[in-house]
Parts: sequence; structure tokens; C-alpha cells
Amino acid sequence: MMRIGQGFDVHIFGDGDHVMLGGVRVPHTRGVVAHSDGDVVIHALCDAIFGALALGDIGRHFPPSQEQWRNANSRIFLRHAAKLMREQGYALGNADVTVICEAPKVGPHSLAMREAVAEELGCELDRISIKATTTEKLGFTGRGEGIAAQACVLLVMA
Ligand SMILES: Nc1ccn([C@@H]2O[C@H](COP(=O)(O)O)[C@@H](O)[C@H]2O)c(=O)n1
Ligand SMILES: C[C@@]1(CO)OP(=O)(O)OP(=O)(O)OC[C@H]1O
Repeated sequence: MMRIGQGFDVHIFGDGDHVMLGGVRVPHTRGVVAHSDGDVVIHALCDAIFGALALGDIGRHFPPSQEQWRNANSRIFLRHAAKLMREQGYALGNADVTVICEAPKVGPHSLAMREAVAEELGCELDRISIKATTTEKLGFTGRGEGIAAQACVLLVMA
């Protein structure tokens, strides 16, 4: 049997000099406002995996009300989602992520992000796709107010 899931996450830009994306520190003129490190790629991926397993969402597993997740490295969240996936008898078939922002440019960092995500999910690199688009200067991402990511995953019986 297979399971499909999708996830979406947004964070507002704030003060800072980098954003975390797919577990990678990407230099930028802004940071993001978040309880954790605000990694929209990983948060969207976690929600896709939790969704595929019908296990709720990232806020249920890592409540923003809990101090222990303040400034947390989001790789911890993905590692946990991968553990639950394995415990339910699944492995990652493939994942496809789209980052939505005018800047920073994601392309130069996508390989490093794919490597980090594949490591946490315990799968081959070619099962992970991370790509990006602008919104042609339209909407909140177009105005540079924030950054978004959407993710789809297919889980297969291990
Ligand atoms: N943050 C981004 C946005 C886009 N890219 C790359 O540029 C290509 C063109 O983007 P459009 O929104 O104009 O279609 C896109 O296909 C990506 O390859 C990027 O790296 N980072
Ligand atoms: C990741 C968590 C951790 O408390 O907080 P944030 O970093 O604010 O990120 P969000 O995407 O709003 O998900 C909710 C929380 O689980």
C-alpha cells in the first residue's frame, strides 16, 4: 500500500542575515520570525509526512507553546517524522518541494538541501526534489514579506 501527503508552510521575514532552508543556512538580507529556526522546507515536509500517516501536523508534535522548541534546529522535527514513518512500516518513495520567494535564490543551494533532507529521511538523493519559484512579484512572497514552501510525499511499504 502507498500513502500520499502534502504540506505547506509560511514564515514572515524579519531581522537577520540568513534563512534556514532544507537544513541549510542560506545567506540573505533578512531572517524569519519563528518559534523554531523557521525552516519552511522542513516544516512543509514534516506536515506532508504527518499528513500521509494521518498523524496530525507539526504543531501537534512540536507545540509552539513549548519552550523546548524555541530556536530548535528543524532537522530534529524531520528526524522524528521519519521515525514515525518507519514505525508505521513505510519508507519514502519520493518527495517534491517547491520553495516560493523572490529571494534568496534557492537553486545554488538545492543540492545541499536535498542531501540534508535525504540524510534525515534515510533515502537516496534522487528521491528528493527541491525547487523554487517566484510569484512574479505578486502577493506577500512577491512583495518580499515572507517565504513559503509546499511539499508532496509518497510513502511506500518498507
Ligand atoms: N527563490 C527562487 C526563485 C526562483 N529560482 C529559480 O529561478 C527560476 C525562475 O523563477 P520564476 O519564478 O521566474 O519562474 C525558477 O525556475 C528557479 O530555477 C530560484 O532558484 N530561487
Ligand atoms: C515548528 C514549530 C515548533 O514549535 O514552530 P515554528 O518554528 O513557529 O513553525 P511553524 O511552521 O509555525 O510550526 C509550528 C511549530 O510546530
